[in-house]
Amino acid sequence: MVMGKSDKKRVVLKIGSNTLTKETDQISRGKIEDIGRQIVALQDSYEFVIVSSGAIAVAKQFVNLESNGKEINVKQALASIGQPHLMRIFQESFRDLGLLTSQCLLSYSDFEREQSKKNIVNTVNVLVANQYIPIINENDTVATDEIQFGDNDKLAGLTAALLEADLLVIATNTDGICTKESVENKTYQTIEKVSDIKVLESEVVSSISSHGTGGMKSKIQAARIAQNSNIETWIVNGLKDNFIIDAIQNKVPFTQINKENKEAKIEVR
Ligand SMILES: Nc1ncnc2c1ncn2[C@@H]1O[C@H](COP(=O)(O)OP(=O)(O)O)[C@@H](O)[C@H]1O
Ligand SMILES: N[C@@H](CCC(=O)OP(=O)(O)O)C(=O)O
Repeated sequence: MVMGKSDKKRVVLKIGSNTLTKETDQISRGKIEDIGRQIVALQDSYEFVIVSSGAIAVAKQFVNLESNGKEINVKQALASIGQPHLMRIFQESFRDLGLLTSQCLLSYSDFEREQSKKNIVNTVNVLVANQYIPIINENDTVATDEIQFGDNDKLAGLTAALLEADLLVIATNTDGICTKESVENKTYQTIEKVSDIKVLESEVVSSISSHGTGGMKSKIQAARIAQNSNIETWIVNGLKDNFIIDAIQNKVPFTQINKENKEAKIEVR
């Protein structure tokens, strides 16, 4: 096993259940392959750490639920059932593209203890140095913060900060954060560049999508955590094919939250 950090740009990519299911009731292998193909195309200059939700969504494909599955302990059990399936799908799809995968299950409290933080950094650095893509999810058996309150957005923000990422990319089901007015009248105008996160908070609409839990609010929280560690955040539309590369090449609308909070200015497209 090789050790040490490379000079590639480190990207923490957060993929929500909505992106992974393409807003259906099934995990989309096509979407996982789309992500894998982009990682392959970018791997000379970028290294990826993935924060992936989807364990609960996958489990629902295998389990007959008597209730609506909204109780916390049922969600925890579903996450436990779904997680190995989720990893299997990632492993199979990525292996076909020549990519290696590994699993890390973390919880918020791990980010509060110095020793656990060191252990996370050391593990991930060895994995990445050896071309393994760490796939992180919350350890839903021991902690319920994410499935109860937010989604994996905050976990992704904390991960990006801890791993000293160069960029946090949050994939969701809209073209980034849109102006409140445009969401309400369904014309969807993306707020393209922001430095002052407070400006974004007033644009959030209370709705969330079918599988989602945190809505835009938790993505803004994640961006704040990243900005406090001098990391840029992009909120992109993961439902579209090639969404990472298209964002890098500025071919699609997305929201870029600058690493420095210099001015209270927004740009809209
Ligand atoms: N200003 C906004 N711009 C875009 N989407 C918004 C905005 N405010 C709230 N939303 C909602 O946030 C949703 C995305 O969050 P969420 O449902 O948690 O998805 P994910 O599974 O990707 O985390 C959008 O589908 C939309 O309904
Ligand atoms: N850990 C859970 C996260 C649940 C969740 O709702 O997350 P998200 O899809 O990011 O809104 C899972 O894998 O299902």
